[in-house]
Amino acid sequence: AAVGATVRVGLDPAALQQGIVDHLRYSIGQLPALATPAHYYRALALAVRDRLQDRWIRTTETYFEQERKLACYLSAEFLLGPHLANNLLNLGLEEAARGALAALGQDLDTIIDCEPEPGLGNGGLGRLAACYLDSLATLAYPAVGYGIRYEFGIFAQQIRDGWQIERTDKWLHAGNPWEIAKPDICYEVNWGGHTETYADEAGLQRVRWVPFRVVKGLAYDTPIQGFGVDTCNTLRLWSAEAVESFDFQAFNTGDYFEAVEAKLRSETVTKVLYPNDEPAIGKRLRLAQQYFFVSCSLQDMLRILDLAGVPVERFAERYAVQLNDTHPSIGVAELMRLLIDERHLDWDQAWAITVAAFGYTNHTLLPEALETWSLPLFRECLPRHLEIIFEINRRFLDQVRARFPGDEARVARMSLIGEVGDKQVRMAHLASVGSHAINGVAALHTDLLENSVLADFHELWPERFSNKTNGVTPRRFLALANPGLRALLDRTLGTDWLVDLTALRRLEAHIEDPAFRSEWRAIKHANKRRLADYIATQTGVELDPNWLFDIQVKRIHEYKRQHLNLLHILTLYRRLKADPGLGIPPRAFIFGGKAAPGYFLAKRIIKLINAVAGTINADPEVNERLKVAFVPNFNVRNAELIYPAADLSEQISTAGKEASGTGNMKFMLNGALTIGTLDGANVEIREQVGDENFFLFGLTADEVARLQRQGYRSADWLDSHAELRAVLDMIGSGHFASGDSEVFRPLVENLTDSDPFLVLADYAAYVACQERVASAWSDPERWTRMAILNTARCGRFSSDRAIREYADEIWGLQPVAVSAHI
Ligand SMILES: CCc1ccc([C@H](C)CC(=O)N[C@@H]2O[C@H](CO)[C@@H](O)[C@H](O)[C@H]2O)cc1
Repeated sequence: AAVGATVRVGLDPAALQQGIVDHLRYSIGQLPALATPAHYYRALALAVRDRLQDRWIRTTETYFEQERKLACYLSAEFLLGPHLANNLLNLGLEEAARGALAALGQDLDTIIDCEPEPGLGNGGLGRLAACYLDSLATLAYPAVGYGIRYEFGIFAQQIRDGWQIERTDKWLHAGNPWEIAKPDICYEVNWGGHTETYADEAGLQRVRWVPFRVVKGLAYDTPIQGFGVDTCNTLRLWSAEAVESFDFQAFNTGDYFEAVEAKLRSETVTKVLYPNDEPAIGKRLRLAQQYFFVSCSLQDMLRILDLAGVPVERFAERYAVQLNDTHPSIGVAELMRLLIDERHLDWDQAWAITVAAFGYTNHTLLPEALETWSLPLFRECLPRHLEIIFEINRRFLDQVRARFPGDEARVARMSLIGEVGDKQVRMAHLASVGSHAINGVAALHTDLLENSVLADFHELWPERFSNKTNGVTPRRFLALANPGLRALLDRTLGTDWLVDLTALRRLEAHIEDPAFRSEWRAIKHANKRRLADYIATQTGVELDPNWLFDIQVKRIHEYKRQHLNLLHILTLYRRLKADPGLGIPPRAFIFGGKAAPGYFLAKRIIKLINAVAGTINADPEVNERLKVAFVPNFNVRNAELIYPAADLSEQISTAGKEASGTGNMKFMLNGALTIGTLDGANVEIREQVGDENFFLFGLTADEVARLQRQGYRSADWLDSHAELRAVLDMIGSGHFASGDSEVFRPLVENLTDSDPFLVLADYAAYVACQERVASAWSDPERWTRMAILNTARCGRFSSDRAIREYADEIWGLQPVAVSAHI
């Protein structure tokens, strides 16, 4: 390549160094002498992006030239995490970057820490979408992610006096070198207004939507580079702006606010991510966000089809559109609108294309998380879509009546319109009727889906249902997060495990090698040291890496039962206070996770965790054996410090409530043992690793359902375990709140009165199981064997395996080899 080119694309330290220096001067305009790490971060990011560019363009060209089918992953959330280190890994540029920066007097790790994290998601669903993009590119599948470019992502969590405080996430304040604005790729999106029928030039009846408001959607593209391949796919995020961003007439009349009013109003559509995961929020802005990005995405797909000269009738041959939960499910009605009102296809043709193109993934069974929209709100915002949904429903219910004659109860249950109380549009029903494939995210979850929430649909269309157990990318969550273990695996197995995680099975041949086991422990110890240092800087809590690190990190939610974990800690605390000589192994209990700002009880749980931490950590009678820490602002960046440092992974949700979990897989990957219920993917983790390498406790999903059917009374369980009442009384007494017995009353009452997630019912089994953990921990060689087996047997939980299943069984997608000739 020409000399100039090497500065742009060379992968050697010298070329990269020159690339950094050039960007510092020509892109950032910073005098090297005054350049800060943040400037070097930006310069390196731009230099790395240069090295992605040829691959990016070549990938898009290849898909276009070869007229390949594309998977379009529609998600309201993409929890990508920091880009720099991940792109260096996937391009094999880490050492070159470290060398180039060192030559410029800079440290790579310091520079990496300068990147603001793109927190465009809440938790599991958003991170899964990000892992899937990494696997799609690494496996060379033609795919594009479509989502929303929120100006403000998930809030930054600060802990003040034990309470969660939300801070605005200004991730874009210094710009974003990983995105390229594409102002020429923009679409108009209608909102509100009314519809009217008219006769078109052929005299055919047509419907026109006369919107009340129109906003413009602009594309911002982010490269998604695969690991060890030239494939670089696109994540296209839409940002809203006014069609007319400055109304000069209003300005002339001196009404300055009016002049910018449209701009302000339009931009609010993509201003901020809704920080709720689970309870659905029927807010019109949320519906506007969902419709906005879906309409831009479908219009974009049709434009690309036109560019390729492919008739719209072949839409479903060229696009597999996956709905990441119901959040983008308005897409079913929007594609119908675009095909009928704008492309003038007839209903049946349009419907056949729509069903063939869409797939729907359900991520939760919690009734409060199933999205429904009130009819008046829906009619006011999307009048044309409501007409289309009514017509979809009419035809669908005819089908149901034909199949189940006279069963009007079933018709009412399955209708897209809920008639009980004020009428609602049921988005899970729209997604199910409009998709040829419906899947859950773990075997148990899919079973429950087929026998509960979507049972009627499963009975009608069993062929549409399949399970796609979640997965996680081993690139970010092992190779990047755990360099020590990565090096050991590379030395022991070679490097193919990174793209074929089942290769880790070969580790089992080394289990009986004491040197290997001690090296394994040394790596874990170093990771625990690293996390302890981080926690000390963030919280002031000093943790000893020789202790058992017992970790629960995930969104705070009653069904995830962080409060059950606390009841165990308080049981140990009371036992130690009663008998300071008690021979329990020293344990560090580490928590992390955000609570939805409006989730009262979840915020009390965070407060209680910090209150208990304050009391225990300051108590010399117990803090030689027990310590508690709450890691603030749990996100992808510090998750990479946390998963490799765990000895024990807490996956203790009420059976039947956690659809899958993915943190459980990331802990397993990094050699942590799991204590958990038979819920979500825990079931499959235990199947893979063997029940002797998994600490199981608690009621099964069937037992939970039976107990709830029989009318579960938590009070009956209070006396099932003497210590249980004691620890609840201790919480209620204000012991952890300098005598204030009010602050945690709602939590105690929630447990003693209703306990909707059966915390008290599982308490005894959990405490007993934790005693089994303690005795296993007291035998380090046994523990290390179990830890190695967890890593060795986690191959199934790679997002590569999951994506291959989607591609083969739902999308009909083939990989496309891309070579960028660089
Ligand atoms: C409308 C508010 C809202 C927002 C997000 C959600 C998500 C579905 C919640 C979520 O993240 N679910 C998690 O998805 C993961 C990926 O499949 C699973 O592993 C988790 O078990 C599930 O809780 C529901 C409702």
